[in-house]
Parts: sequence; structure tokens; C-alpha cells
Amino acid sequence: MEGIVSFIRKAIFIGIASSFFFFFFFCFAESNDHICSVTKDSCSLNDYVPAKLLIKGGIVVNADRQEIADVYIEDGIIKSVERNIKAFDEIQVIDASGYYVMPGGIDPHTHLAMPFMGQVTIDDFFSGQAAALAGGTTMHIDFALPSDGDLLEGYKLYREKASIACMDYGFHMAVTKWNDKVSKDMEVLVKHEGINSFKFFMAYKGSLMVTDEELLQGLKKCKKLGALAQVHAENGDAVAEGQIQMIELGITGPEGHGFSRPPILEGEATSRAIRLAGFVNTPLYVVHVMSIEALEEIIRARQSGQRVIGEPVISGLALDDSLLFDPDFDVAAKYVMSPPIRPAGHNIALQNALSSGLLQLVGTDHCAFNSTQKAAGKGDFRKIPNGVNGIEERMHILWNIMVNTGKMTPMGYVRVTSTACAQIFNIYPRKGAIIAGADADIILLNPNTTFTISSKTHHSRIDTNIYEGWTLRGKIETTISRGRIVWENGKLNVSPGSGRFIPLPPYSYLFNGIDKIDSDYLASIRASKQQKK
Ligand SMILES: NC(=O)NCCC(=O)O
Ligand SMILES: [Zn+2]
Ligand SMILES: [Zn+2]
Repeated sequence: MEGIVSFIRKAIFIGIASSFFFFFFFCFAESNDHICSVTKDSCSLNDYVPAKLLIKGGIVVNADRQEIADVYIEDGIIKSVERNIKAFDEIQVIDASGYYVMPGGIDPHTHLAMPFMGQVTIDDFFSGQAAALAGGTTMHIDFALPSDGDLLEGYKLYREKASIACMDYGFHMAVTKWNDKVSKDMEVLVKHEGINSFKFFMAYKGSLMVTDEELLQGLKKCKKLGALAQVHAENGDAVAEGQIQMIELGITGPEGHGFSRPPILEGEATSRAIRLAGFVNTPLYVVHVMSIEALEEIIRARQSGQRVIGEPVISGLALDDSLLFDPDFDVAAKYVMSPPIRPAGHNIALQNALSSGLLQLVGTDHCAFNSTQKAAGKGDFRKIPNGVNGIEERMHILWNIMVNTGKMTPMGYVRVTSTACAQIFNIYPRKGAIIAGADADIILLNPNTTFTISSKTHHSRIDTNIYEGWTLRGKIETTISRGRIVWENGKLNVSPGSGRFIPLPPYSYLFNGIDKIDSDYLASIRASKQQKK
């Protein structure tokens, strides 16, 4: 009898053990397949996270200082930054001599898996983030765009889309209409869901555009919640006029896109948004600043003491509109984005403003469409989906146009690619710094390596690249995301689901003193009323 019981026990044990084995085998096999289908041959699977990592002898650059030091990491967190840290047996050591060791980039402006203009952007939360990591960006803040203006539904959907993430990310939320529900949803998102910024579109008439009245309500609500209001600043009514004008003139190709929405319309909307935010007394963040006209409005407001942040994007800093005039539609359509890439001169003015601190941080507006998707606008530029690539290229292009040219120091580079973003979105110094206690999001840049950008070798899913053929000097050879080496020797080591959602808390430093300005203003009104009696 005892023999039978023992036999049955053994059989049950073997049954359970083999089920576990097959369960884990299939889970592993499935995730492995997933990864390699995205990044082709430059991807390997290795979930090994070194518990202890030591980066030795590099030039450690923060926004406020630069020094030769070692960086010691344990369990994904930076434990110490000092000279001559001893390496024990179980520590994995990276020799960083001759390398710049900098905080991983934080991209404040991306559009992954976003339905827009009848298409869906080609990079999802895995392929876009894999590309970002290969280019030295370790966190991004994506725009959750609700399809019918329902913020909570839209937010939920974007959190689901991001379940395949392989690096840290947060969200801004787009507000495309105004009613009581929108107002209540904003409150829920800020108080319970880690959202601290809302984007209002002053362009895209008939789809995303809000009226001045709606913008005003949105600004008031943002202020009440300690959330940052962001604007896409172009006069959408005038753009619609400009588009009709171009079609009537027979200009239907991609060049019509630039002609139909000239810088004056960006300047006007920037000025209007700034003045409305000034009236409400709430901080304002102008996304994708592309022109001198918009820049001048931002500078004027900042000089008068208003809290306005200006975000140029890498395409606007690096390019001019010449290729928008290429006779080959497929080439020209690659450069269609809004506001448009401007004629030469605007980019240089934006670079100068960035190096002198008049603009604060650099985004990408990565909104990637394949050539087949862009082809929807052959014969009518209004139907070309707006957007360009950049999530993988931002860090390298900026190093080349700003640091290699002497316009910016490595410290300034760290400020505009990482630290300022972490501060504005209230996650500094957990992100944006190489200091004890911060997340170990770190890049190693070799200033002497050269390489050439090509759509054949990049990691994004897009089949073109607006920087095709650019040869650059200075290469991010290693990317570390929360202590894990995710990019090394030209290979990605990433798995879907390993990325974390980073909640962004309200009331960043931009709100300090806002209440004092309010009470002084009210006191001055009372005083002047008193005087006039
Ligand atoms: N910028 C652009 O052309 N596409 C993305 C949507 C937006 O940011 O306005
Ligand atoms: Zn926009
Ligand atoms: Zn955008």
C-alpha cells in the first residue's frame, strides 16, 4: 500500500515539475521571438542584470560639473561617484577611460503607435524604445492622444500600448476638446495616474484644434492642478486658409506644406498662448519651436519674467527646408512635419538660443511614417501624414552640431538632453543626473568614433531616415538602463515588458512663487481701485 502511495506522490511531483518546465520554456521562446523580429540581426537576448557594475575612469559629466571619476552601481541605482573605487571579484567593470560618461537622454516629445492623419505611426513602444536606447536615450515622455477626446479611455489605451516597453517612459496627455468630463478627467490623471502635463493643439483645424476659449479653460485647470500646459503653436484657421491658397495656385507637392503655414502663423500663436498663460499666471511649455518668430516671443516673455519653456526639436535645429523642394516626392515627403522645417537661418537662430539658455531642452517629435504611409499625400500635400524620425538620432546629431562645433560644452549638452527635462517634469534627480541615489541610466560616448546614419542600419521600423548619409563624429557605444547594459558593441539587449512607467508628479519648480505673484497682483488691483475712488 505504502509503495502505491509513494508511486502516486512521485507521479504528481513529476507532473507538476514538467508543467512548470514547459510553461517557462514557452514563455521564454515567445519573448525571444518577439525581440528578434523587431530589431533584425542587431539584437540578442540576455536578461542578465549585473547586480554590481563599476564604470571606471571616464569623464563623468553632469549639468553642473565635469570630473574624472568612477561610477559604482548596485541593483540599478547609482551608489557612489568618486575616484578610485575598488573593484571586487563579483563586480562587472567597464573601462571608460577616454569616454564621456553622461546621464541617459530623456526625450520630452515622442509619438509612438499614434493614430494620426489616417495612419498609425510605425514605431510602437518596443521598436521606438529599442531605437532610442541604441541612440543613447533611456527615457521618453510620449503624447497620449485620445481618439475621441476621452482622456481616461485614451490614457488607459496608451498604458496598454506601452506594456511592451523596454525602457522607462512617462506620458503627457493631449486635450482636444473641452467639457466638464475633460476637466474632471484631468484631475483624476494628475492626482492618481502620474500625469503632470497637458498639450493643447492650436492647429489641425477640424480634428485636434482647440479654440481660445477652450485653451483658456485648459490653462486655468492646469494651474489649479499644478500641471504644465503645453501648446502646439500655429494659427490653425490661417493654416487652413494657406492650404486652400496653395491648392488654388496649383502647388500640391510637399513644398506646399511649408508655404501654407509660414513662420508668422507660428509666431502669432506662440504670442497668443504666452499672453493667455500670462493672463492666467500659469507656466507654459511651447513644444517644437521651429522659427525665429516663435523664438522671439518666447525670449520676450522670459525677459519679462514669465515662466515660459521653449522646446526646439532636433530636426528644426539641424535641418533647413531645402529637401522639402526635392523633385522626388518620396524624398521631399520625408521632411513634412508641423510646424514645418524652416528656411536656412531659423535653425542657426534656434541653435544660438539653445546654447545661451534662451531655449531650455531638446525633443525629437519622433512621429515616424513609412514611405508608403507618406504616399497617401501624393498629389495633395494636405494628406501627407505629418512627422519625422529622430528618437534614435537626437543625441548624436546634437553632439555634432553643438558640441563638436564648440557652441555648447558637454555640461550644456547634458542639461538640454536630460537634466532640464527631468527638472521640468519633476523627476530630478532620480533622472537626469549621475549622482548617488539616482537611477543608473548612463551613456558612454566615445568622442573619436565616426559612423554614418542609414535607414539600412538604424533600429527604428521606419524605412527612410531624414539624416540619411550624415557622417557623425562621437558615438554612444554603451547605453545602461537602470543598471542593465542594453546597448554595447553595436548590439541591443532588450526585452519587451522590461520598461517601467514613471509617474510624473505635479507642482514642479515652475510653480514656485506663482501664488505669491497672484496675491501681489490682486493686492495691486485693490490698491488701484482704492486710488481711483
Ligand atoms: N509634429 C508633427 O508633424 N507630427 C506630430 C504631431 C504634433 O506634434 O503636432
Ligand atoms: Zn504638435
Ligand atoms: Zn509632436
